Amino acid sequence: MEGGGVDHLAEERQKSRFDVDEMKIVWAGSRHAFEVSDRVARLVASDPAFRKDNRNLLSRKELFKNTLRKAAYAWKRIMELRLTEEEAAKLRFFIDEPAYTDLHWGMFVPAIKGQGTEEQQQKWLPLAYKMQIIGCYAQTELGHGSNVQGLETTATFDPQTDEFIINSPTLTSSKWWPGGLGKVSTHAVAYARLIVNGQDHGVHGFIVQLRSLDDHMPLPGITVGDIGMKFGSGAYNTMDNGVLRFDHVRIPRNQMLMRVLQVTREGKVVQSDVPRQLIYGTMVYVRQTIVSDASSALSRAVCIATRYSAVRRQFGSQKGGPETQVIDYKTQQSRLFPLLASAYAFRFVGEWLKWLYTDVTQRLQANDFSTLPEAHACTAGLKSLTTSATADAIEECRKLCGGHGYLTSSGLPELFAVYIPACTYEGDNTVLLLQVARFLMKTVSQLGSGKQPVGSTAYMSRAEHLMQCRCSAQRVEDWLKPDVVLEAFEARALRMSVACAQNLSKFSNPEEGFAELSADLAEAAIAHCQLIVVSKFVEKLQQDIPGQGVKQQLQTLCFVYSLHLLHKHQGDFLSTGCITPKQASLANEQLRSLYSQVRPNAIALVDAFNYTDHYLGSVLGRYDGNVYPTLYEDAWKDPLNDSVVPDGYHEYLRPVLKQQLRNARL
Ligand SMILES: CCCCCCCCCCCCCCCCCC(=O)SCCNC(=O)CCNC(=O)[C@H](O)C(C)(C)COP(=O)(O)OP(=O)(O)OC[C@H]1O[C@@H](n2cnc3c(N)ncnc32)[C@H](O)[C@@H]1OP(=O)(O)O
Ligand SMILES: Cc1cc2nc3c(=O)[nH]c(=O)nc-3n(C[C@H](O)[C@H](O)[C@H](O)COP(=O)(O)OP(=O)(O)OC[C@H]3O[C@@H](n4cnc5c(N)ncnc54)[C@H](O)[C@@H]3O)c2cc1C
Repeated sequence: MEGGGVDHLAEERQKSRFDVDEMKIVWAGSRHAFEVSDRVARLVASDPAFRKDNRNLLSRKELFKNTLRKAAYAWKRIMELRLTEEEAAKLRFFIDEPAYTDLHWGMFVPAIKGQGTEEQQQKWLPLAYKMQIIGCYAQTELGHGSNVQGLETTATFDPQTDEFIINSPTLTSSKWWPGGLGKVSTHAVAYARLIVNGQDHGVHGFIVQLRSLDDHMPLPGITVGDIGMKFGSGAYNTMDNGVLRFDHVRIPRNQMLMRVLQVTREGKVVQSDVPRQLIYGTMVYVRQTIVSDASSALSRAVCIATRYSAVRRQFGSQKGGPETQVIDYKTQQSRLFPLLASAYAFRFVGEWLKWLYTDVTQRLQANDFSTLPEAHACTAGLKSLTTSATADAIEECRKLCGGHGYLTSSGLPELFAVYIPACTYEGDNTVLLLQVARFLMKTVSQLGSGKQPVGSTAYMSRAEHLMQCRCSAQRVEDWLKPDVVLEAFEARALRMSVACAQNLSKFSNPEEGFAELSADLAEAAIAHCQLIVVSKFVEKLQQDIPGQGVKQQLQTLCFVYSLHLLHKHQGDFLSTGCITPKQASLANEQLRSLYSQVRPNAIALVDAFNYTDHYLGSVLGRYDGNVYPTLYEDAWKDPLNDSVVPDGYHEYLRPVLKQQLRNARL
C-alpha cells in the first residue's frame, strides 16, 4: 500500500503469479469494503494525531491520557467527516489502540439492543449513539467469570419505591475486569441476581449510572477504580479495566433489561417467549466479531514475518554471491506458510460466521429460536479455535524473525501482549470448547432418533458412511481433491465425537462422565471446529472469484491449511482409522510441494492484506523492506541514548569500576 522510496522487495513482488488488486478485494470481502478500508486506513496513517510509535515509552498515566486524547479526536473527526457506522468502526480499528470505545460500541450498545425492550432501546440508544453517555459491560466479578450463574451481585426489587437495589454483598462479588469501567464509563450494563419477593430468578442485566454527568464523580454508593497494570508495558494498558462495588444503589425498575423477563409494578415476574439464553446474546455477538479480529491480528503478524523473511539472509553464499533468503529454507516455509494460509482461512470462516449471526438475529426477531444453539456452538468454538491459533502464531512469527523479532520496533511483542487475552476474555477457550462438546454430545445422542442434524453438524447425518469409510487417496495428487480432504476431516470429527459419546455412556452419572472425559471432549470439539474452517474455505472456492490466478492461489492456501492440520493432528486421523500411515505420508509430500507453490507468491499474498506501515507498526514488516537502516536509526532514538554516558554512572558504575582498579593495584 505504501508508495515512494526504494522498494527492496520489488523483485519479490515481480515473482507473483496473480492479480494482487483483485486479491485485496477478496480479502476485504467486497469492492465496497475494500474502498472504505483503504480510504480510512490512509486517513489514520496520514494524521500525526494518531501516531503510536511512542506508546512503549509512556508511563501508565501518560499512556491512558494519550488514549483519551486519541479517542476524543477520533470522535471529532467522525462527526466532522460525517462518517458512517462502518467507516467509524474502521477508523477505530486502524487507530489500533484498545480503548473504552471498544466496550461502548462493542458490548454496551449491543447489550441494550439485544436484551432491552423497544421502549428501553428508544430511551438509551440515542444517548449512547451520541456518546452523551458512555457505557461498559460489567459481568465478571472477582470470584466468578466463567461461571456466570455463580455471580453474586444482587438486584432486589423494592415494591414500595418501584426500584431495584443493586448490592455487592461480598468482596468476591466486586465487579472486576470490565473494560472502560475503571476511569471512563458513566453507565454500565451490570449483571446481577434478580431477587423478587425473596426469590432468586438468576442473573439479568441492569443499566446502572455510575458517574455524575456533570463532574464525573462516582454516584453515592458506587466505589469504582482501575484494577492495575496488565501484561506488557504499553499494550492493553491503554484500557481501564475496572473494579466496581455497589452499596445498596437504587435504580428505577425500568432499568432492568426486560426483553427476556419482566418484573411488573406489582412485583410479578413474567417470562416472555424469548428463551433465557438470550441473556447470553451479547457474548454470541462479540465472539463472532472476535473471529474476524483473529484473522486481522494473524495476518498482521504473518505480513511482518513474511516480508522480513524475504529481506533477511543467512548462510549459503556461493562464490561471494548473496546469502540465502531465510524464506527459502524449507523449515521456515513449513512454519510460516501454514500461518499465512490460516489467516485466509480465518478470514473466510469469519465472513461466514457473520452471515450466520445475521441470519440468527433475523430469526430471533421473528421469534424463531431454533438456530440459537447452533449459533452459540459455532461462535464459542470458532472463537476458541481461532484465538488460540492466533496467539500461538504471533509468538511463532516473533521466532521466525530471529533476534530482531524480540525488539519492540518489530511490532510483534506489543501485538502479542495485546492479543493473548483474547484466549480468555469473552469466554476462556477451554470452557468454550466444552460448550461445543455438550452440543456435539447432544447431537450424537439424537442421531438414531430420526432428528436430522443440520447446519455445522449436517455431516453427522451421514454417520453410517463416515463411521466406516476408508480414505481413497492413493497418490500424492489425490490430496488435492476437496472431497477427499473433507471426508477425512468429517470422519475424524465424527469418530472422535462418537468415541466420547460411547465412553460417556459407561458412566451412570452423565455429569461425572463429562467431567472425567473433558480433555477428550475438548479435543473432539477442536476436530469439529477445524472441520468447519476447512469446509468454509472449500465453500469459498466454489464461488465465482475473478482476477487472474486469484482462485488458484486460494486453492493452494486451502490445501496448505487442511494438509498442515492433517499433518499436525496425524495421531487423531490415524487412531480413528480415517487414513493410513501411507496416506499420511502422501499428504505430507503434497504439503511440501504446495509450499514451493506458495513461495514465489508469498510477498504478494501478504500485500493483499493492504496494511499501511502505520497500522503494521513494524520496522521488520515495512512495505519497502528497508529494514536495516531503519533499525539502526531507530536504536539511536531510544531515550537511553540521549546521553553517551548513562544517568547513574557517577552513583553506581564509577564506584564499582574504581573499586576494581583499587583491587587490581593491591
Ligand atoms: C498493537 C495494538 C493492537 C490493538 C488492537 C485493538 C483492538 C482490540 C480490542 C479488543 C476489544 C475486545 C474487548 C474484550 C471484551 C471482553 C468482554 C468480556 O470478556 S465480557 C465477559 C464474558 N464472559 C464470558 O464469556 C463467560 C463465559 N461463560 C459462559 O458463557 C457461561 O457461563 C457458560 C456458557 C460457560 C455456562 O453457562 P451456564 O448457563 O452456567 O451453563 P450451561 O452450560 O448449562 O448452559 C445452559 C444452556 O445455555 C446455553 N448457552 C450457554 N451460553 C449460551 C450463549 N452464549 N448463547 C446461547 N445459548 C447459550 C447452553 O448451550 C445450554 O443450553 P441447553 O443445553 O440447556 O439447551
Ligand atoms: C483483558 C480482559 C478484558 C476483559 N473484559 C471484560 C469486560 O469488559 N467485561 C466483563 O464482564 N469481563 C471482562 N473480562 C473477564 C473475562 O471475561 C473472564 O476473565 C473470562 O470469562 C474468564 O473467566 P475467569 O477469569 O473466571 O477464568 P476462570 O474460569 O477462573 O479460569 C481459570 C482456569 O480454570 C479453567 N476452568 C474454569 N471452569 C472450567 C470448567 N468448567 N471446566 C474446565 N476448566 C475450567 C479455565 O480453563 C482456566 O484454565 C476481561 C478479561 C480480560 C483478561
